[in-house]
Amino acid sequence: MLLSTESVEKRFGGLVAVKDVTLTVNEGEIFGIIGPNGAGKTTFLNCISGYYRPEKGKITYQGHDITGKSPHQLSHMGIARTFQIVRCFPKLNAIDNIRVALIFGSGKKTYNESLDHLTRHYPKLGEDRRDPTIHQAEALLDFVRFPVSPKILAENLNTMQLKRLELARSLGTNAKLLLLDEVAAGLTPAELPDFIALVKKIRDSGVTIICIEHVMKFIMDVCDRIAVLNFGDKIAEGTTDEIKCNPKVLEAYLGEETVH
Ligand SMILES: Nc1ncnc2c1ncn2[C@@H]1O[C@H](COP(=O)(O)OP(=O)(O)OP(=O)(O)O)[C@@H](O)[C@H]1O
Repeated sequence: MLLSTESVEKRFGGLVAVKDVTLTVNEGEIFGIIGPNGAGKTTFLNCISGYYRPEKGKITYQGHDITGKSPHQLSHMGIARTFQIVRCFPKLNAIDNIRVALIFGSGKKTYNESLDHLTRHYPKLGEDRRDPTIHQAEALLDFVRFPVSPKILAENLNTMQLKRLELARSLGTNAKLLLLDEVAAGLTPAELPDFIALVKKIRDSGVTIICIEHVMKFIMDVCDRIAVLNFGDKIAEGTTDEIKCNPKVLEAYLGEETVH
């Protein structure tokens, strides 16, 4: 087991967004979290990644109680999170975006501090090919099969390119557990198979993955196991095949959705 949550609860005023959620994620698996809009998926992911502190419950990662730790503390413990709207430095090129992540991964407190460090202390792309962060960033871009020049500013990338860049950045922080927030959203059906292959390749490289997602083809293709939330409750947990025919899940969520 890599991560477990025990009776995790998160409230917003009177609203209980996540209720008593207990689950375990095993090392090396791709674990999906699905459910209707407002079910509590993002809130739950935010509890795991340190953006929210749960009011109740406990989160354990690699045997350590991580409940209430900050995102940057968790990031240095190997937990990385992507966002549905990709967050990168728009005025930096792809390679420098990854170099910032590499510098952050090597111990800086925040991404902004890492950016400052890159600007002050590291050679610019093209100035000094011996700088190891350039080589590492190039290798990560190769790994995610980044399809355009690494010198393109992030603000000029399309959704699919940005998502690949974000995955490379997450890997640059030396992630052992990657939390993907609707990573397939905005991709065209033609782009999906390659992206699914990439997520599996990341898992095969030794990174455990938790993803929340509405794109059913993605979920059913990549996940080993799935938990289903509904109004903050976990109503089911199981393999993709078990979830596809679980009556509670069909009633609450999958109903009319195409799951094949
Ligand atoms: N910051 C917040 N303040 C108040 N209520 C919130 C906040 N964030 C989420 N909620 C509420 O908590 C509940 C769970 O929301 P959450 O975004 O976690 O659901 P979700 O399953 O991720 O939904 P979606 O699939 O639409 O992204 C919803 O009722 C939502 O309105």
